[in-house]
Amino acid sequence: MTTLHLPLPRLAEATAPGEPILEVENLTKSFGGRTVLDGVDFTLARGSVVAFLGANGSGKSTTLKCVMGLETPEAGSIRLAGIELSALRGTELARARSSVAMVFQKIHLVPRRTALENVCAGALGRLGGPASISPMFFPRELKEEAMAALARVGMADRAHEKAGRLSGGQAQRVAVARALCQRASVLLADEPVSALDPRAAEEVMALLAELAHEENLAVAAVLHQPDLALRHADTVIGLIDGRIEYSGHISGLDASMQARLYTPNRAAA
Ligand SMILES: Nc1ncnc2c1ncn2[C@@H]1O[C@H](COP(=O)(O)OP(=O)(O)OP(=O)(O)O)[C@@H](O)[C@H]1O
Repeated sequence: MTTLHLPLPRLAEATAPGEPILEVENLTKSFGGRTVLDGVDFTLARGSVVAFLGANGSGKSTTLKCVMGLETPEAGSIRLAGIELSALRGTELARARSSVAMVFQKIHLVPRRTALENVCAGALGRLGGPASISPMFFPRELKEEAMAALARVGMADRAHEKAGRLSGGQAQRVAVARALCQRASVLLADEPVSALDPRAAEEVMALLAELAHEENLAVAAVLHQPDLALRHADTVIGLIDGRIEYSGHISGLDASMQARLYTPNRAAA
């Protein structure tokens, strides 16, 4: 019998919507001497969806990777709930980062594990002991929380299906449920719908927006389709060559802004 105690399932913390949770200032990154992020500033607020748009290579993924610690910026500040991440080390940093979840275009589920087991894995960062070794030892409370998360994304009826047998759209929903089971406050989605057909893409984006608004998550999604951003995002950050060209309400993403963001040879334009 496990002695692990999990709090009651709770998909959102009692924080006011609109409150900034992630504040990024002057993010600067280069690869091989070439600057790919040049002083990027933005804020993510709970209860809203920010779409990151821009042409290939404009720096969208690198921005999210810097926030996740998958890339190290040369300069800049990343504050999560007011805490500067670069000042943290070891378990403190891991704990802070555990409130940020990421979903990717290539959905990282373990195909031979069930949807439920994959969702439970979202909690591994806070579980110790046998549960971190095998799903056999997942505590009952965790499975209940994972089932609640699967129900939240409309996948409860597929809980015991092997992840490898799910469609792309279903698998992405399970990945989102795993982020909920992680109890993340911030969800960074790097091209979450690029591998999905138009209907599944629409559904997954609608789900992300619903979770942002109803569960008080801060969602940032890198998208290649301005239309999806217009339908599901509250604000947009448009990047050109590693600099922010536009940051503001989604209504600013008009035809001329879209043309600017996607114009080839922008430096010459
Ligand atoms: N690990 C790396 N090593 C070298 N260059 C990199 C690396 N990662 C990204 N880059 C370069 O940094 C720039 C920004 O890349 P990034 O992937 O952030 O752009 P993006 O806007 O997400 O592009 P896409 O829409 O094509 O995914 C590109 O020129 C890319 O080639």
